[in-house]
Amino acid sequence: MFVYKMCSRIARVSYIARRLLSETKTKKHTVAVIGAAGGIGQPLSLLLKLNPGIGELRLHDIVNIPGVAMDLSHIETASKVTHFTEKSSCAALKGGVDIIIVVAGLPRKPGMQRSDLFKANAQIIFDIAKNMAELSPEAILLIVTNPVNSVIPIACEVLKDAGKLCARRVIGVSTLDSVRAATFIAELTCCDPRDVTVPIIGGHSGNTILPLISKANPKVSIEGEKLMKLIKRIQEGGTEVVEAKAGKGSATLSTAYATSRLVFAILRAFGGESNIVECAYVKSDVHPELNYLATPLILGQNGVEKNLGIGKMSECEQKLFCELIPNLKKDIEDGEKFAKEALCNTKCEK
Ligand SMILES: NC(=O)c1ccc[n+]([C@@H]2O[C@H](COP(=O)([O-])OP(=O)(O)OC[C@H]3O[C@@H](n4cnc5c(N)ncnc54)[C@H](O)[C@@H]3O)[C@@H](O)[C@H]2O)c1
Ligand SMILES: O=C(O)C[C@H](O)C(=O)O
Repeated sequence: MFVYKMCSRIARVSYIARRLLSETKTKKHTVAVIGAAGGIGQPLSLLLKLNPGIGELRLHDIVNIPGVAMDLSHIETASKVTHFTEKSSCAALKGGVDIIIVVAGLPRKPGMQRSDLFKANAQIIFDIAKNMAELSPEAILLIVTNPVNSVIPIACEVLKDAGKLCARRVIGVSTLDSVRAATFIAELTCCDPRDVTVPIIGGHSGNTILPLISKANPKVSIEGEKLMKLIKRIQEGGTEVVEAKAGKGSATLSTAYATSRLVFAILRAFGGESNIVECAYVKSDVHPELNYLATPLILGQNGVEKNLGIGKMSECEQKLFCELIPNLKKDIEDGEKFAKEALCNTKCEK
């Protein structure tokens, strides 16, 4: 009788555990895309609509969003598509969302640097971060909008001011650099790009993008001028696309793919999968001079679970890293300065 009771208890506990586990695994998440009608926003929303881990897809833009949402809503996947047309992102963030993806803002034209977008895009990020602090402070914030190097510090300053900063949940999307690095290396080594991983550190602009080819997996033996050309091509991949599009915007399709790769990695981490590594640009204490830095990160249920840091670099990479520090520092300072002034102005207006 005792053995029978024990067995039935164990069976019941294991049934509950399995149910809980399967509920966590299949939990549906709410994802908001801000700037969803744009060049990146539309293909990104399409990719998100196909992910069964998303229960509600909230689409916000200041133009053209009802049509985009209607179009997507006809796809026979379970996620619900809702849309928000107001100028502010408030309604889209109300009630708490799990992941906010920001693709709102101007893209580059030929001849521009990403930092030239600062003036147009800084205020957009400032406003969204304010709304997030008030309405969805627990969300993971992914910012794609450029200049990533400066707008992540803006978002962090705004959230900090509101007492809502959880730095492991604020992520600058630099996944496209990893995607490009794998593609360009595979072109040179004639392998499948999906088998290639390369840590990308620094930031997401010009020489601040530093691919650590010495740590590529599988190992590659590219040296000398060929190596420098490869690094330059990864750093200037965005410009390659801007020039090819000749004034009609920057990378949209590859960015949508790269962003969805990061979002899906986070959803897998939400589901309990461990050891998911992606490189991204985050608030960081890895280097004494740079309080924001892209490095490989382990993703977990709360965003960044562990920062894997830089590790050992080759001599050439160390030199390139030293060269990027002043540029990245300046980008970070621009963002912090803007946020502090804008916060001060908002308080004075009240
Ligand atoms: N991090 C990366 O890897 C990466 C890659 C490519 C592009 N980008 C950046 O992403 C941003 C978007 O690029 P895109 O090609 O999609 O541009 P886009 O002009 O095609 O789309 C931007 C969208 O944002 C909307 N928008 C503008 N202000 C808004 C606001 N306040 N609230 C909501 N929506 C707003 C616009 O109406 C537009 O639909 C640019 O800043 C670009 O530089 C980043
Ligand atoms: O280059 C740009 O302006 C867009 C983006 O940052 C990219 O890397 O393609």
